[in-house]
This record gives sequence, C-alpha cells and structure tokens, in this order.
Amino acid sequence: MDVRVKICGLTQSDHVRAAVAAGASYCGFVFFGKSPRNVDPDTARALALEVPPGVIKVALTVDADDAFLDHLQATVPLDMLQLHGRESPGRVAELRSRYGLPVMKAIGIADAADLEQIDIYAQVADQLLIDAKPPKAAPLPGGNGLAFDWRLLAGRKFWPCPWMLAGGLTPDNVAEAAHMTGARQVDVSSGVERAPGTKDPALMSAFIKAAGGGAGRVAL
Ligand SMILES: O=C(O)c1ccccc1N[C@@H]1O[C@H](COP(=O)(O)O)[C@@H](O)[C@H]1O
Repeated sequence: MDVRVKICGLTQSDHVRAAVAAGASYCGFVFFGKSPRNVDPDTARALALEVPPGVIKVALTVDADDAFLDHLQATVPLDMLQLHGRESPGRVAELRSRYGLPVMKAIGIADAADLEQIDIYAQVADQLLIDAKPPKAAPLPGGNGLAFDWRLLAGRKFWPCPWMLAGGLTPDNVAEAAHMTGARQVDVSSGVERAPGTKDPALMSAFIKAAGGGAGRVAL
C-alpha cells in the first residue's frame, strides 16, 4: 500500500500544482497569523481551487474561534479541519458537528506519557496527527522542523482511528520514519521548503518519492 502524503503550509498556486503532480494526497493551508505559512481565506480559496477532486484540502487552525471558522467555511472549499492548538475533546466534537467536516486533531509527543492523548482524542476525531510536542521556546505550536523519538510508536499494533506522522520529516528521513512507526500517512511542512513559508517543488517531489511514491487521489 502506498503511503499518503500531506504537504502542509502551501502558499502559492504553482506549489499546489507541483504537490499534486508529485502525488500528494492532502494539501494543507495554514491559518495562524504567527506562521510564515499563514494565508488569508481569500488567498486560500484561490489555492484550494487549484486542487483537483480526490486530493483533500485541509485547513490548519490553532484554537480558532467560531467567527473565524464560519468565515473560513463560507470562503474556502474545504474537505477537512486540522486542529493544532489546545482544543479540548469537547471542542473537537463541537467543531466536527458544527462544520460537518472530518476533523484531524494534532497530538504533541515528547515522551511515553503523551501517548495517552491518542486514545482520548481518537474518541472524537476522525484522524490524529502525531507530531513532535513543541518545546516551550518554540516559535510555533507546529511546523518547527522538530522530530520526536519515533521509537515511542514502534511496535504499536492497534490504532483506534487513522493517523498521520509529522514533525521534522524530510526527504532523507521519511522512509525510515514510516518504516519504524508503521505510518501509512505522513505530513511535512518545513522539510520541503527552500525558506520558511516557501515550498520547493524539487524537495516536495523528492519527499513523495522517498515516502514510496505517494498515493495521490484518495477517498476520505
Ligand atoms: O506549519 C506551520 O506553520 C504550523 C503552524 C502552526 C501549527 C502547525 C503547523 N504545522 C504543522 O506541523 C507539522 C510539522 O511541521 P514540520 O514538518 O516539522 O515543519 C506540519 O506537517 C503541519 O501539519
């Protein structure tokens, strides 16, 4: 089975097209003002319209309020919400029902104790994004190019819902990361950039090749 790849933090139409052509299954757009990948809803709409059916358009938000999310949903054709803040399980369930979209909740992992969150959030989310827990001094809650110890996931047989591996993945380490953790889906942002917020088509293509070629268009 091919590994599905999510390219996150796309900011330019030509990079969206390059990600899709390379075999991405998910295109992620970041709505978080402090991120160098932040896009406004109107820009995201134009980017989303470049994405063909079957490639999943994901909105990444961080503790967003309903007013912003209402505007986002009214402006951008979206397929999935990615919650990358401190959203509680109750908030995840509320957003899933309010917007009628599948929700992927990011879980930050630094040590074995953090793995408990997987079972908690799997009860309310459609998918989980297993990412490195940002250190206190990190500038962002994600997208910092930091990996966690993949051995924490090695040998885990039971996953209560679909999940993606993220955090510090690059064309050089994605094959080992997927092999060690058993991930069938991977997510990358800074590892395929030439500068913060600017994707590199050659790196996106190398990443997807290294991940096994990418699954391309999928059904959710
Ligand atoms: O990418 C961002 O700017 C970002 C901002 C705020 C929260 C999450 C963010 N990115 C997510 O983090 C993972 C890991 O990023 P990286 O590959 O280590 O740079 C990324 O895949 C996004 O889903």
